[in-house]
Amino acid sequence: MRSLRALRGLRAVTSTALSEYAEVATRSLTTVPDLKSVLREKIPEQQERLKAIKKQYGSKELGKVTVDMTIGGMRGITGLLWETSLLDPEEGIRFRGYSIPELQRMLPGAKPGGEPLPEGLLWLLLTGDIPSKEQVDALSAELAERGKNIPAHVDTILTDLPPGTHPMTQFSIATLALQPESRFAQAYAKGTPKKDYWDPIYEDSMNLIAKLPGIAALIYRNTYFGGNKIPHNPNLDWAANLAHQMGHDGEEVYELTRLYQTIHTDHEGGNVSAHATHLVGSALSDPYFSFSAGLNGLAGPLHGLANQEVLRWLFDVTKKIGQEPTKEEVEQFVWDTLNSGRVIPGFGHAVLRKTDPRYTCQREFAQKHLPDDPMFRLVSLFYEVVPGVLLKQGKVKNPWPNVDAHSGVLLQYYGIKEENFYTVLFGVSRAIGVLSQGIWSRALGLPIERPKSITMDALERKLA
Ligand SMILES: CC(=O)SCCNC(=O)CCNC(=O)[C@H](O)C(C)(C)COP(=O)(O)OP(=O)(O)OC[C@H]1O[C@@H](n2cnc3c(N)ncnc32)[C@H](O)[C@@H]1OP(=O)(O)O
Ligand SMILES: O=C([O-])CC(=O)C(=O)O
Repeated sequence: MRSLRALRGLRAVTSTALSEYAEVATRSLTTVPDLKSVLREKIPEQQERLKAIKKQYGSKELGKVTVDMTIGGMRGITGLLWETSLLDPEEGIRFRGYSIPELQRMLPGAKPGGEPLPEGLLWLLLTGDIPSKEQVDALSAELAERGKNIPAHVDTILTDLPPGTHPMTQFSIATLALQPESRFAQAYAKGTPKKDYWDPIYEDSMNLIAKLPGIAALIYRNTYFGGNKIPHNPNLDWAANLAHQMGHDGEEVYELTRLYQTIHTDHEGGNVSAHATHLVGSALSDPYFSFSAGLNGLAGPLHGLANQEVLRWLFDVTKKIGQEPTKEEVEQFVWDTLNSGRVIPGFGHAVLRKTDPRYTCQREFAQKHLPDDPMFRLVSLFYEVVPGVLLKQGKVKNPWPNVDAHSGVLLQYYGIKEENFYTVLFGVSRAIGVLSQGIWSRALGLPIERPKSITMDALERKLA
């Protein structure tokens, strides 16, 4: 039933009786229209739609820009077109209109009722359709094939870096080291016309996404296991292959990896990693350049690196006041952190004004699989205490936890203890969102990004 509903969304199927199609699809994977074919069919319609929006609404206002907004990191300015997801401050993220709980029900899992396979989310972000299990399995197989070999020079470059190089530095460098493979750079150099850009951008994006589990595992095994590598397993799905090549096997850790890799993919267009990828891509830098730029932004402690910071902070608590602190001790610890001029990692958000649904679904995973874990209990205690303290302090616009407040504790439980590595896992997932949008940005022919800036002198002259 689920696969029939999903197939219904495919334009390629419209001329074929659904029951007949479903039967053929279950007989042979090769008859399922592949992701690129489905996407190719959708592009002209969306190009026309954008043209019509420009024609009809091009001169309408979306809001005003105040000096506070200009000084305050452009907060509240709607200045980007981003198709793959939309963030509601109260409700949280929706991917192509679907909330996380909806996707946990609707996207195919490795087994019925399991966590969504990130390949399914990739399909959804690119096409707007919920894929069938057959389509997801075919995409898994395609990614496994595209990702099975990491060029040897990437390992050489990484192992030549000084010991102690942060895994995010390695990740950004490894991504750039793949850039010579760019099909888009080659196609552009040959004079490919603008209308065809999306095709080599698609190829680069899929090749890069496919290779990321191998790259991340390479960094992990080089950094923490003396370079003792574990080969790619062509029979595993994309996320399970990531855990497997890192050396963490078992159905539960695979399920966590599938969930983690699904929920971190996309958070509309204005967050630092998405915006950086989009900005650099708008200059027609290829996906390797643009995603590497996004990773450099994700590596900041106010953005993706906060998951590493949360873990360190939790360890700090346990070192100072033990594994089972009281509410009062935690409250004091939070005040001490604030009074020392630091932020509480994992809390607050630039747009969200409620608990992040990505936090909630990780909490539900923990309640199901590790309800008695002491670190989970500690995280839950912080959930009870921190918002009240932040509200009392009166500075933050959102006192609630974000995605980064929870992820590290789950990873710790399954033996992924190296917190410096956590942002790499975030980055692997983020590729799915930002590169999907990158394909659409080129398909829609979006222009180079170039907002206007202003000096204080000019501001005073203009407004005095
Ligand atoms: C995947 C992600 O990127 S999710 C975010 C991950 N980052 C973190 O968890 C780091 C902690 N959180 C923060 O630093 C912030 O909440 C951010 C960066 C996420 C958002 O920043 P903003 O949009 O500027 O938040 P907001 O408007 O609420 O900030 C107002 C004030 O409260 C402070 N504040 C915001 N969050 C916190 C926090 N968690 N702890 C202490 N102070 C905070 C800000 O630093 C700012 O102080 P200032 O006026 O002295 O400059
Ligand atoms: O939306 C943001 O600014 C930060 C965030 O949660 C993300 O990028 O996942």
